[in-house]
Amino acid sequence: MTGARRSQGPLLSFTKMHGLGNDFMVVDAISQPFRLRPEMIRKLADRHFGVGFDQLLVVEPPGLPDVDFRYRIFNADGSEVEQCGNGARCFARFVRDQRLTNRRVIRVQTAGGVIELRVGREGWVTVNMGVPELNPAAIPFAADERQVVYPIDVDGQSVELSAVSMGNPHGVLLVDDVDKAPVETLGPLLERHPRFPARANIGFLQIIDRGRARLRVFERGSGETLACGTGACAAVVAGQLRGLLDNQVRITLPGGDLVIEWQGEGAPVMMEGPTARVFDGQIRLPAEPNQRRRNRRPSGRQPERRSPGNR
Ligand SMILES: N[C@H](CCC[C@H](N)C(=O)O)C(=O)O
Repeated sequence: MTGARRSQGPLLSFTKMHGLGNDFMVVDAISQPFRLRPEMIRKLADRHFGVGFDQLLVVEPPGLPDVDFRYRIFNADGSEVEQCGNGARCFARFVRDQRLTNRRVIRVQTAGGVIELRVGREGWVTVNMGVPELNPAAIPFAADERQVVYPIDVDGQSVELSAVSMGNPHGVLLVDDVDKAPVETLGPLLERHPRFPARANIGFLQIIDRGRARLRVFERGSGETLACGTGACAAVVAGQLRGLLDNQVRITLPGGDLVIEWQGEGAPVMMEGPTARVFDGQIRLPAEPNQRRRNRRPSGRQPERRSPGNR
């Protein structure tokens, strides 16, 4: 490995992006396959010692017919997750900017299912986020039967929340004022509540009128973020099921606005919002243990580099 100390791994190129301040490290693993373990993802996510991000987004070749890419999502804590709404928009912009596709309608395979992205003007992207899942067992959320609102005991009190999956699990609580919502206290307690066996993203929803709402989200695996796309979708579903919101809603998050549309049960949730590229960068990964051994050999074969998926 020319130029690198023997104990060092490959240089990894990435692009830093965000959707309303929900920020991402986006990596093309098609042209640079690599392997990342959870502890390395956590180091890269660190805002002082690493790149710093809410989620790592990995672009891989499609694993299914009739889709254009596979898109993998890792939270800052290294956990792999099923879906990321803001990330999906940034993904669509990235693959076009990198000339990995020239399509404006892109079908993408995620761990939570196949989604369709439509690239508009000035970096705006519309995403068909799929049909929300409301059956508790599939969310997953522990409950005897499906309800619009579930009482749940947390921190010595009983609160009412809705449970929705957008491919990833969400709990949604109504609050009078998001600025005074107990995000720091109830967010982490509900994220890890035993009734959410896969943990959950927790949304605090303030209804303004039938077409507008404010939302803060304590995200599973990343803490409170400036915006959460799947959280905005889950909040509109919860608000409609409670009879408080119309089909099209402007959701205002700390990082900005998303437009969410849902025509009701059985229909997909549509999300529209902006994307932004911040900078391109490179970071040198530490050598894999077995790579260190190969590096020590005078004429070692270049180590095989594979994306995180090929564990
Ligand atoms: N923290 C989420 C993944 C990222 C979702 C969020 N960034 C979005 O825009 O949907 C989870 O563990 O399910």
